[in-house]
Amino acid sequence: MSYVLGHNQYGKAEVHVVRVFRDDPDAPHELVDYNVSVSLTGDFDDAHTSGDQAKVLTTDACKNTVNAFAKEAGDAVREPESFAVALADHFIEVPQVSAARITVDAVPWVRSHGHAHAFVKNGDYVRTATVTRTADDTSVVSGLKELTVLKTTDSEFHGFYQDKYTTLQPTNDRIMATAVTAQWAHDGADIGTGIDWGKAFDEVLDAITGSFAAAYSYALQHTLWEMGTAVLDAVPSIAEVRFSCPNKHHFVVDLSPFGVENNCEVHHAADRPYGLIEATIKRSEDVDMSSAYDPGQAW
Ligand SMILES: O=c1[nH]c(=O)c2[nH]c(=O)[nH]c2[nH]1
Repeated sequence: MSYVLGHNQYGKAEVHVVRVFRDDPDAPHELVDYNVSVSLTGDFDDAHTSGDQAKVLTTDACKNTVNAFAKEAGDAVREPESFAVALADHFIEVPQVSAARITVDAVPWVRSHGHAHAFVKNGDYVRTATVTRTADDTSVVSGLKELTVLKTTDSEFHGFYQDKYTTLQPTNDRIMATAVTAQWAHDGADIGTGIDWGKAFDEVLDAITGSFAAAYSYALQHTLWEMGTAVLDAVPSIAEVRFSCPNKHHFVVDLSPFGVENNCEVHHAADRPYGLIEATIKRSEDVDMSSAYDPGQAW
C-alpha cells in the first residue's frame, strides 16, 4: 500500500506577546497586544512519514522568534501587518520552508484619561492580519472580527423563495444585528510601495460601520454587498474583501396574549441557531486572492 501525505503545515499557535514602547523616559508609554500564530509549509514529509525531524524548526523556536522580534523588529512591531511581514521574511529564509504564514490578532488598547501609562481595552473588535510569504511573493490580508453592530430599523426581509417548510413571515421593519468578521486582501503591487496599515484599517472600519448604518437593507446579504463596495471605494489598495456575518436574530415578542401592543419594541435576542451569511466582494472578475488565505480556514 502506498499512501500519500497531503497538505501539511505546522508552527506555534497563539503566542500572546505584549510589547511596551518606553524608550523615551519623558514620553507616554505605548503598547501593542498581539496573539501571533506561525505556520510553516515546506519539505517536512520525513517528519511525518519516517519520523526524521532533521528539517523541523521547532515550534518552540517559532515562539522564541516571535518574542525576540517584538523587540528586534523595531518600528515594524507597531502594526500587525508589518510585524507579520518581518516574521514571514525571517522564516522564509529557513531553507526547507517554502511558505510561511503569520497570523496576528491584535487587541486594541486605548489610553485611559490621557494617562501616560494606563490603558483601557477596547472590546469593540479584534484587528487581524495574515501574511503569507513564499520565495518570491508576499500577500497581506488585513481584517477584523467580533465587530458587533445593530440597527433598529431600515431593514426589511421579504419576497423570499417559499417551499413547504417555509414559515418565516415577511417583514418591512426589523432589527438587523451581526458580528462582523471581515478580511481584506491588499493588491500585491501596492504592498511593496509601503501601505500605511493603520490608516487603511481606520478607513475600512469607518467604511464598514458607516455603510452598515447608512444603507437601507433588504437582507443581510444586501448589507454585505453595501459594506464590501464601501470598503473597495475607501481604500484603493484593497483587491477584495471577505465577510462572514452571523445574522443575530431579534424576534419581536408576541405580547397580544397580555393585551399589549408591540410595535417592534420588545424583542427576544436569540442566541442560536443563527443565519450565517458570507460573501466576497472583488474589485474585478480577475481578482483571485485564494492563496493569501489559510487553506485550513473554514471560509
Ligand atoms: O437577511 C436575511 N437573510 C436571509 O437569508 C434570511 N433567512 C432568514 O430566515 N432570515 C434572513 N435574513
